[in-house]
Amino acid sequence: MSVNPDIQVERDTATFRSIDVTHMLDGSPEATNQRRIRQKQIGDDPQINRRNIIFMSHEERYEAAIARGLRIEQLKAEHDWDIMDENNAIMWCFSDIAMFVHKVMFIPAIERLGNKEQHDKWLPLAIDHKILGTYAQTELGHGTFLRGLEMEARYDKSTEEFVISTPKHSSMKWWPGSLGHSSSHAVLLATLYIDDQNCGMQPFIVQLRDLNTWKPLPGVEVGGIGPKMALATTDNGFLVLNNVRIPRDQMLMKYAQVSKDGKFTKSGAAKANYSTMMLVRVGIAHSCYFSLAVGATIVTRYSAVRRQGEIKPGAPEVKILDYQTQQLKVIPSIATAYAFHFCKEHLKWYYIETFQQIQQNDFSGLPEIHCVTSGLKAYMSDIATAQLETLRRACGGNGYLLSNGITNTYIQTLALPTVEGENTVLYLQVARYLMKCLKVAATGEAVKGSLSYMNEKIKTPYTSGLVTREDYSNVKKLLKLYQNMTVRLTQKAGDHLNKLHVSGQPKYEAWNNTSVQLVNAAKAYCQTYVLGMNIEGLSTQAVDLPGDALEVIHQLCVFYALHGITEQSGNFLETGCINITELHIIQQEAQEMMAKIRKNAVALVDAFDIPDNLLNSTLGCYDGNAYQHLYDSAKSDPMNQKQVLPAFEKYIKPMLQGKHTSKL
Ligand SMILES: CCCCCCCC/C=C\CCCCCCCC(=O)SCCNC(=O)CCNC(=O)[C@H](O)C(C)(C)COP(=O)(O)OP(=O)(O)OC[C@H]1O[C@@H](n2cnc3c(N)ncnc32)[C@H](O)[C@@H]1OP(=O)(O)O
Ligand SMILES: Cc1cc2nc3c(=O)[nH]c(=O)nc-3n(C[C@H](O)[C@H](O)[C@H](O)COP(=O)(O)OP(=O)(O)OC[C@H]3O[C@@H](n4cnc5c(N)ncnc54)[C@H](O)[C@@H]3O)c2cc1C
Repeated sequence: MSVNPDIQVERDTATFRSIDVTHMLDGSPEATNQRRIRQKQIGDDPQINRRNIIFMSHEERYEAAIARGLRIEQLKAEHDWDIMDENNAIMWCFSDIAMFVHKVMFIPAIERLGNKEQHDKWLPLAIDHKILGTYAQTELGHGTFLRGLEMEARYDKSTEEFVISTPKHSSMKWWPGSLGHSSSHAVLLATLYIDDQNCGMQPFIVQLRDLNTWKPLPGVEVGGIGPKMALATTDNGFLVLNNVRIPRDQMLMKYAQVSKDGKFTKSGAAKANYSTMMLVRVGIAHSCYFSLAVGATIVTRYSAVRRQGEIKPGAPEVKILDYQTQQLKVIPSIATAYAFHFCKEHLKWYYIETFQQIQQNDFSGLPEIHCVTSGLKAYMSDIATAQLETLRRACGGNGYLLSNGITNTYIQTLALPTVEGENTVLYLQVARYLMKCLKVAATGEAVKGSLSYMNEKIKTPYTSGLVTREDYSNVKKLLKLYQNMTVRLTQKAGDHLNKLHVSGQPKYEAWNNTSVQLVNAAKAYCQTYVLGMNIEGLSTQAVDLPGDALEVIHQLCVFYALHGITEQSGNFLETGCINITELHIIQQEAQEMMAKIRKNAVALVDAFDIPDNLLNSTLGCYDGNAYQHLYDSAKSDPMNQKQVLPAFEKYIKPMLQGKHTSKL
């Protein structure tokens, strides 16, 4: 099929070469080649490719998802994949791998929470798939408030075993992925009691099913919790344990230990048992970039080939991408995807470094990284889901089809603001950190890390520093506005908190009565962080780009900063970081920048280099022949394979013949 001339012209008139930017996104030309080889291996594989899943039943899809998980293992062995190759393959189809949680939570939990003997015993079994596991933490009654977990593990000194039980309905496990039908074991989080003394939430390895028959073991009641909005194959389950006994060495004992005679000891940081969640929060941030890159690619390409209506009366119909309002739906998602790319790269290295320190028992970096990973998971998933919905609607009626590739991406991304810590709750964790840093700054001590900009006293009256027109495209000056806005919102929340406390409210009540402001400050901190990482990326990852490509990546960053101010103008104005005249100029600059980026929109999404067989989209194929692909997909619907469906004889015909009032 030849390439649609409407999309070809976009590529021919771009001011830079997409491939240069692709190399930047991958890290080097060699890395691009390597990724392409790996993507071909998975994209061309009929068991991994998900071309037909939209026509499958729940059970067919589940079975295909198990097969896909196994096939990834085979390909890994056949082609000698390293861990990054494997993670990328998983990332591509995580919503359709039934044993996803085994890889991303069960194994990492044992690695992080187990001691040496436990690693030696359990990791080979898990890595070789001799056992399959889930991460069972959330209960019917508690997901967020971990100190409230009610499933009990009581230590029985006489037999040196833990007895695990579910005292009431609210204490059953509820939600763990792969628990329903696909796990033989669980890393199970339960409240430990020794002689009726509560020793807090601890991790245990519990076998749930017989490895030969797959039947639940005595005392285990397990099943699926029912159909969900998406992620149908991650069979989330419930679990009731009736006095199930496990040996003492099945409590994961890296950070807390129970001796044979029932003595409880702790080592490491207080929240060390929460470390698996931090890893997945980093993974979620990564996957937000991914989802947005997919969405932006599909909708930008479709907007470049879909013609509808006219701008100049009587002139030929225009590409919908030429409407300014359509650009406002599409271009922010391209700019955000690039900003998220720089941010997730930074986060990856930051996490790896801090994790290495933790391994050496240096926990000093934990509070800051907990704040950053919680905040970015929340912020990036909030933004990704909001923008994906805007993108989906930007496809008009075809945005409602499953074959468009964006609907599936959107509904699976919708889980991310909830899983691994509900977003509001995570923003409140960030706010806790903000308040601590504010206290440090108030004592005149230097605040370190990502909030070191708090050290600069903000002058009153304050000027924005935007004097010349060039200042409005100076990303460092724009970043300063964001930092000032964050500090001021933090101060404002802090002042409110103090005021309520001084007026007699207990601290906890004052906290709740300030939480809307606290969350607002936390979001500002996250937005500032992402912009900061985008700017850092310009001078690190993008610095070697040819001049024309660097200019476009720079324009995207300027647009990201300006557009963010227009979206949050209330915060910027209210805190006095800009005045109304400056806001008007910023709005104008953002629109002008958007028009410049429009010219390169297709080339910018081409640079994400997502092959058609992984994009799985009728609307967003590289060749731009959306109408042909829509038609082909409709024709391949199994319901279209028969000209007349059985329902005709059964119901429609009797109705046409006036027999529908008699008993069918
Ligand atoms: C590797 C391959 C990658 C492949 C690709 C991957 C793609 C991924 C894509 C898609 C994934 C989809 C799959 C999803 C799967 C989902 C799984 C689940 O959902 S598992 C359940 C998650 N459950 C939660 O997250 C509960 C949330 N709740 C909590 O975390 C806690 O309850 C919290 C933090 C809200 C409060 O905990 P408190 O009540 O024990 O703590 P307090 O007393 O309030 O104190 C907070 C103190 O603790 C510190 N803290 C809390 N958490 C910490 C942490 N993690 N690390 C360090 N410090 C922490 C704080 O900094 C604070 O410190 P100060 O007291 O201020 O000094
Ligand atoms: C697709 C999916 C997969 C999942 N996979 C797993 C898994 O593999 N393993 C596992 O253990 N769990 C899993 N979960 C559970 C998930 O981690 C929890 O649902 C999540 O942590 C939110 O907790 P919750 O359901 O208790 O929400 P709730 O805490 O009940 O949230 C409801 C509302 O209350 C608000 N709220 C709660 N506490 C506070 C507070 N302190 N301050 C202000 N507002 C508050 C929230 O902001 C939210 O608006 C999964 C969930 C989903 C949807």
